[in-house]
Amino acid sequence: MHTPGAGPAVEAVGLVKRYGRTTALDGLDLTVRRGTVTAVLGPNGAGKTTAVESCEGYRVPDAGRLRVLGLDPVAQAAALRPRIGVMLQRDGVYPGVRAMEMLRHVARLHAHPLDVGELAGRLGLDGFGRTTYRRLSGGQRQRLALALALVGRPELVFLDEPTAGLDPQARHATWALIRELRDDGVTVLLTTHHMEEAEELADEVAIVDAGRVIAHGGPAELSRGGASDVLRFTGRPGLDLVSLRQALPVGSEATEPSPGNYRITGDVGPRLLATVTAWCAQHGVLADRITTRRHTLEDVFLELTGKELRP
Ligand SMILES: Nc1ncnc2c1ncn2[C@@H]1O[C@H](COP(=O)(O)OP(=O)(O)OP(=O)(O)O)[C@@H](O)[C@H]1O
Repeated sequence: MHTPGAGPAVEAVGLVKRYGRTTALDGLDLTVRRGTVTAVLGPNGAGKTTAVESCEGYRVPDAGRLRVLGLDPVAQAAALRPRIGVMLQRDGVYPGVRAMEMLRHVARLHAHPLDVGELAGRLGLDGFGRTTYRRLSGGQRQRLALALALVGRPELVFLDEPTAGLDPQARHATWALIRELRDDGVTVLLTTHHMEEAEELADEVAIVDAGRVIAHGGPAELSRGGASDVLRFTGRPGLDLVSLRQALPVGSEATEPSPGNYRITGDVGPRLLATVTAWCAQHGVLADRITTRRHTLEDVFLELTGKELRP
């Protein structure tokens, strides 16, 4: 169990990073609380990797203030490196090395590594432990990269798209491992393109677009913001909407977007559904095809960035 230190795990204020005429980070503000899982979501080219690699000390911001576990990731890299785990998208592994050799080697570099055999079992590395890196499949490399990031028992782990390219079984094993890390007091900062991953894992979500954090909060809190949930039903055209609206809870709205199709927005839950069906019963309306749709994190992402997440 890690004892949470003082202050946030990551504190970025007004980070700017330019590559020639491209502004990758444009005043990015991000705070990651210790002992939480924070997911950074954003469309391609939004600046996620640049932000994470700046935290790891691999890129140097042009402006702004950045502290990771209270340290400057570039000026105090020697003190920071042993305390963080890094999973890079592209890997700097010698192609002739065998998977388990690599893992054992990295474990030896740390003072208190995890049990290599157990970690390998958890991530399903056993089946390809003697395979050289160059012969590993994309998903196997991904699992090895995750193991390499975790084996040193870091206080803070950066996971860049940790489940990209993994089959569903490996993805669920990875999620379980990340939850255990968090329960053990480890702070996790991950990037993802998968809304489901953010909703499953994250205590906090930061949506990045064009080099800035444009929304930050718990997944449920973010999903509640913006557009409303929707309840739809069909019935005979021309129902008395004034009367229906009077029956609905405050903050709900009823419309008939096309004849016989009704749309109710608001806090869609059992109470609203009961109100609508009771109103229909009182007015002799046989409501048909009743559907409810909760507003999801994906809707928020789409509204804010104008782009779809990857399925
Ligand atoms: N080394 C570099 N040299 C020049 N431009 C770069 C470099 N690294 C990133 N960029 C540019 O900076 C912007 C942000 O890139 P970054 O890789 O941080 O985005 P990302 O959100 O991680 O994207 P993706 O989801 O595609 O991985 C992009 O426009 C990218 O082309």
